[in-house]
Amino acid sequence: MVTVAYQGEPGAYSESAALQFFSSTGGSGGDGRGASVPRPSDVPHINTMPTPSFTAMLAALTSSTATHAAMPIENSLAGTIHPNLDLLLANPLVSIVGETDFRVRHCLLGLADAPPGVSLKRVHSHYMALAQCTGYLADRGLTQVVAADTAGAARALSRGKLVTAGDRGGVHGEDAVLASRRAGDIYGLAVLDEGVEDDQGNYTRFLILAMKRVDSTDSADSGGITNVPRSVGIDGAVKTSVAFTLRNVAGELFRALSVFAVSGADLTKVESRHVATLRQLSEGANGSGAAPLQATPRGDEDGGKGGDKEAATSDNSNGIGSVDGRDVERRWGYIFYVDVAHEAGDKGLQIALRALSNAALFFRVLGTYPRCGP
Ligand SMILES: O=C(O)C(=O)Cc1ccccc1
Repeated sequence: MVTVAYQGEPGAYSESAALQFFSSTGGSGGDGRGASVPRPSDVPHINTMPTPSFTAMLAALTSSTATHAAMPIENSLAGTIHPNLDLLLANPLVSIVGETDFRVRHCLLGLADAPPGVSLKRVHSHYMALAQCTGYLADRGLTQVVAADTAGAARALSRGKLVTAGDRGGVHGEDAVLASRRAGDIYGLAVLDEGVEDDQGNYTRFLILAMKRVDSTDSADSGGITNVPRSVGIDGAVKTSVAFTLRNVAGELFRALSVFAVSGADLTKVESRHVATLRQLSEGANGSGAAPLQATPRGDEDGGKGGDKEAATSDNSNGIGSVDGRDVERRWGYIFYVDVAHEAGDKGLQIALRALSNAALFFRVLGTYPRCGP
């Protein structure tokens, strides 16, 4: 039995994405394009577990309360969700085991018993949903109100618990939410409009996460560099995600990326991320309780050939935890995230990753997993 934790309430897009991934259409890495959104009853072997935050979601995973987690990582309109990249890095025992592209189709949901004559004033939702419908809302003069998640906003509206609604001082019927049709069904709301996103190619890419297996011995797709989970049964089209930091010397990024060019790898995503944020995470400064930024323990799983590589602490110019007097460099240090599409077992890529891990100050394979789409 699989238990998938997600951020939000029942009916959230993250829950739908988890169901899509583990249903027969999406679980094998299909992109779910055009497929109808499965309901929990369509996927009886899956338990979905709502959690109030991404930190709580990862805690469910690391405490083994959940076997998997579904985490949005980027949206075709709004771009990368950087804090979720940070969380991934701050949890070194968590690995990416899958991905799914989820077509996000927003409904404008309102109270079924809204009195006639009361016109809509405010629309509540997750900030990403609001961002994806900005034009629609602006055209109608509707005020945006940010909520923790789409389904939570739908539930709150249905119970008269929205901050500006019902018994909280607003006029009954002035508030609506952006959420899925499924959330509308669950919370008994009326679908006032459907497909209200500004771009009809609105996809969110979700990562499916699991704990690394302690007995991992086979890092075939990453060249034995780190203890990525044994890629049981994965073959064909896969993706490998890595994170690394480099010395701050001329040409270093060019040289780092050139290993992929030489191996003919197809980079599907390259992100740089400010390191200070990671340092905050590593120090627990955000109160998230996230683990410090550290390498996965180097076991014998890779035969002593590599392992995650911790950033140096006192003599590097990159920045994670560097010494006093190097503050400027430290402030502007960056971590790079790269996704590579390749065939499972690609020897050229293994060589490339090994070269990169040797050059990098910090290097971690975040996972090798069946790829969604071409
Ligand atoms: O709030 C939700 O339902 C989520 O799962 C987050 C989200 C919001 C908008 C688009 C994709 C994911």
